[in-house]
Order: sequence, then C-alpha cells, then structure tokens
Amino acid sequence: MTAPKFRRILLKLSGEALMGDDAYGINPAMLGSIVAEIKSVTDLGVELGVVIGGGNIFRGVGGTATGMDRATADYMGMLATVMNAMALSDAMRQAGINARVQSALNIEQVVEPYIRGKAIRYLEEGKVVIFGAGTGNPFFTTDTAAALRGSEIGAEMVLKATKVDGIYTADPKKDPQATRFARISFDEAIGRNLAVMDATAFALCRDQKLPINVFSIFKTGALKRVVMGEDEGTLVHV
Ligand SMILES: Nc1ncnc2c1ncn2[C@@H]1O[C@H](COP(=O)(O)OP(=O)(O)OP(=O)(O)O)[C@@H](O)[C@H]1O
Ligand SMILES: O=c1ccn([C@@H]2O[C@H](COP(=O)(O)O)[C@@H](O)[C@H]2O)c(=O)[nH]1
Repeated sequence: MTAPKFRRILLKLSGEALMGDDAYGINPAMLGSIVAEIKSVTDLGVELGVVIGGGNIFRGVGGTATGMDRATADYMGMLATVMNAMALSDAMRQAGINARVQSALNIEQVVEPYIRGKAIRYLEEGKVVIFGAGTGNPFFTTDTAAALRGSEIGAEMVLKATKVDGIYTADPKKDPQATRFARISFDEAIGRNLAVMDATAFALCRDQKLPINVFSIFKTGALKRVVMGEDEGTLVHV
C-alpha cells in the first residue's frame, strides 16, 4: 500500500459543517461521518492536530450585530469552539480514536490547558490533539489558530476542511460563475482578498512556508486523498 505523503498535519474543521442540515448546533450523524473521515487517516499512522471552528454555535461578529462588546462576543465564540472540541473528542472516543482536548483559555475543570510540549508528546504517542478556544485572543479566528498551532507543532500542511470544495475566484455560494483554483500562491490569495480564509492565517502560513489545502468536508474520502498527496481541492503554496 502507498504511504501517506504527510507524517504530521493540522486539520482545521469547519464549525458550521457540524450542523449538517440543522439550523444550529451539532448534528450527531454529521459528527459521526466527520469522525469516520478522520479515522481513515489516523489508521494510516498520520499524526493529527485539529482546530475546530465555532460558527455552528456562536461567532463574535454575530454578537456585535446585536450591540454586544466585540471582545466579550469573541470570548463567547472561543467557548463555543471548546464545546465543539469536546463533542468531537467524545465522538472520537466512541469510534476508538484516542484524543485529547487542549484549550487556549484556562478552564481546567473541563479540559486541559494548551501546553505545546505536551501536545507534541501526545502526537508522538499517536493521540489526536484537538485545540479548543482558538488562539485564546479576541479579534482572531480559528483559521488563524490553525495556522498558529500548525506552525507550533511542526505540521507539514494545514488542511482546511470546509463547506466548499476549494478556493474560487469569488464565494461560490454567492457567485455561480466563480471558478475554482487547483493551486494558488499565498500572495495571490491575499492580493485577491479571497474570503475563504482570513488574511492573518494566510500570512502566517506564508511566512512559515506552511502550505494549506482547502477541500470539502462533505466529500467522502477527500481528507484521505489530500493526506495521500492526491489532487483534491485547492493547494495554497509559497
Ligand atoms: N473565494 C472563495 N472561495 C471559496 N469559498 C469562499 C470564497 N469566499 C468566501 N468563501 C466562503 O468561505 C466559507 C469558508 O470560510 P469560513 O471560515 O467562513 O467557514 P468555515 O470553514 O465553515 O468556518 P467556521 O469554522 O468558522 O464555521 C465557504 O463556505 C465559502 O462560502
Ligand atoms: O482565536 C480566536 C478564535 C475564535 N474567536 C472567536 O470565536 C468565534 C468562532 O470561531 P470561527 O473561526 O469564526 O469559527 C469567532 O467568530 C470569534 O468570535 C476568537 O475571538 N479568537
């Protein structure tokens, strides 16, 4: 059997994707199918860190729309990602995957704090590490957390698993004429202001020479295809 192309990766999972067909929250069937995709790569021996979003529960910008203070709303958003991380970890446990949650915000009665050295040790032991609470700072996103944790753990690639199957010339959900890039450089993605990922995340990955692959979490086998080095979604390169 062919070996995976990557030894250690950072997977950014869309929070919104967890809703499945529901209007809010975590859909158990959707969670189960995401875990099955993850198991297909952990079974290959790939070391996996995961950052999960919170858009299925709460986003800071949504809170500010109702007059809430931005930083307060962002802390709520970060706590939403911890709930998703806990749900994902438990679904992994049920599927026989050994996972640990580490949080960038201290809530030690609930999950352990983020400690880089410990996270790396868990990865070396074959455990999946789920990084909750984003970067721990308001005004950032979980995309930036993925770029940050990916850089810290020495991941060879950031895999952004989202609701669309790659990066397009414009948001494909709004513009049916948009066309997909097979590959795009960081400079072009930033220059074109492509909103699939925030510019801070793109810039950090560019500086760290950490490639990103954007693909659909709804497409069965796509995660494994990326890990095997096959052509899937959009590759963002230096
Ligand atoms: N140029 C583009 N190419 C592809 N998708 C784009 C583009 N511009 C905007 N998008 C939108 O960006 C979305 C993905 O980014 P976003 O981080 O908002 O969602 P997410 O991955 O579901 O994250 P979250 O974890 O916050 O829920 C896609 O669903 C798509 O509709
Ligand atoms: O480093 C971070 C990461 C996230 N937030 C807040 O959490 C929500 C949910 O994250 P998404 O990336 O949008 O899924 C986000 O909208 C922010 O409000 C943060 O403040 N800092």
